[in-house]
Amino acid sequence: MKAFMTYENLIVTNHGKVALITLNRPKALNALSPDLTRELGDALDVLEADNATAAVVLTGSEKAFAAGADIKAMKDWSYMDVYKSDFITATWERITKFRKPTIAAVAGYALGGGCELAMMCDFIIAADNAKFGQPEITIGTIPGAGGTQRLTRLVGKSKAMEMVLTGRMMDATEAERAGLVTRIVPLDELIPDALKTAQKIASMSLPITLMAKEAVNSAYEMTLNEGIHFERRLFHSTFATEDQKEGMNAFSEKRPPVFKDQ
Ligand SMILES: CC(C)(O)CC(=O)SCCNC(=O)CCNC(=O)[C@H](O)C(C)(C)COP(=O)(O)OP(=O)(O)OC[C@H]1O[C@@H](n2cnc3c(N)ncnc32)[C@H](O)[C@@H]1OP(=O)(O)O
Repeated sequence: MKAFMTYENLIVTNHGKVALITLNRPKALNALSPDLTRELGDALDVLEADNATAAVVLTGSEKAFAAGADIKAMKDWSYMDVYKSDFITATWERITKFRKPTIAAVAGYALGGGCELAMMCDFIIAADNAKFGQPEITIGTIPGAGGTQRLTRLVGKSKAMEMVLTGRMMDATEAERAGLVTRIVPLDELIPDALKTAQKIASMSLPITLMAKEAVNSAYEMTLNEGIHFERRLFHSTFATEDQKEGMNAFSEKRPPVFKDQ
C-alpha cells in the first residue's frame, strides 16, 4: 500500500504499457518527504523490472507538482543527518538512473526539489498554471538535487543564476520560451496529452527507445566528438536488432511495423 502516491499502468498499447505515477500528498502540496521519495524510487524499480512497461508519466495535483523537499521534516537536521542520509543521493536520483522514458506532467508549483524532480525526467509538459522555481535561497539553503546544474543547462546561466539567487518563479510561458518545458497545454488537457505522448513512445521498439534516450543524455556527459562517436556506435548496433529490420521492411511494404523489442 502506497501512502503518498499512486501508480498504475493506465494504457496498454498494442505493444507496450504506459504507467502513470501520481504524487498524492495534497495537504502539503506534495512536499517531498523521505518516505515519499522512497516510495517513488520503489515504484520505479517495479516499473523498470516490468518488461511490458515502456514509458512513465510522473505528475502531481492541479495545485502542485511538488513544492519541494519537506521543509518541516528536514528543518532540524544536523550537518551529519543530511550528509549521512540517502534522502537525495540514493532515492531521488533513482529517477535519473531509470532507463525507460519519463515525462513530467507539471501543473501548479514545481519548486525546489519539485523543479529538480521534474528536470530529472526526460522532458516536461506544463499546464498553463505551472510555476517553476528554485526558492531554496529564501529559506537559507541552496538547491541540493541538481537544480543549479540542470536548470543552468536547460535555461542558460543568466536566467538560472537569477532564479537561484532571488528565488523568483517562472510561469509556464517563460519556462517554455526558456527551453525548460517542451510545451504548454490547458490544465484539463495535461494528463491526456502526457499520456498520449507516452503512448506514442510506447508504440516504438523499447530497446531502440532506450538507445535513443542514452544517446541524447550522453550530450550532457561527453564532448561533442565523444558524443557523436557514441551515437554512431549505437546507430550501428540498431542494425543488430530485429526491430530495425521490421521497421524498415514495414516502411518499404507500406504497413505499420510490429516491433517485438528484439
Ligand atoms: C531538494 C532541495 C535540496 O533542493 C531543497 C528543497 O526543495 S527546499 C524546499 C523548497 N521549496 C520551497 O521553499 C517552497 C515552500 N512552499 C511555499 O513557498 C508555499 O507553500 C507555496 C508558494 C508553494 C504555496 O503557498 P500557499 O498557496 O500559500 O500554500 P501554503 O499554505 O504555504 O502551503 C500549504 C501547505 O503545504 C505545506 N508546504 C508547502 N510547501 C512545503 C514544503 N516544501 N515542505 C513542507 N510543507 C510544505 C505548507 O506548510 C502548508 O501546510 P500547513 O502549514 O497548512 O499544514
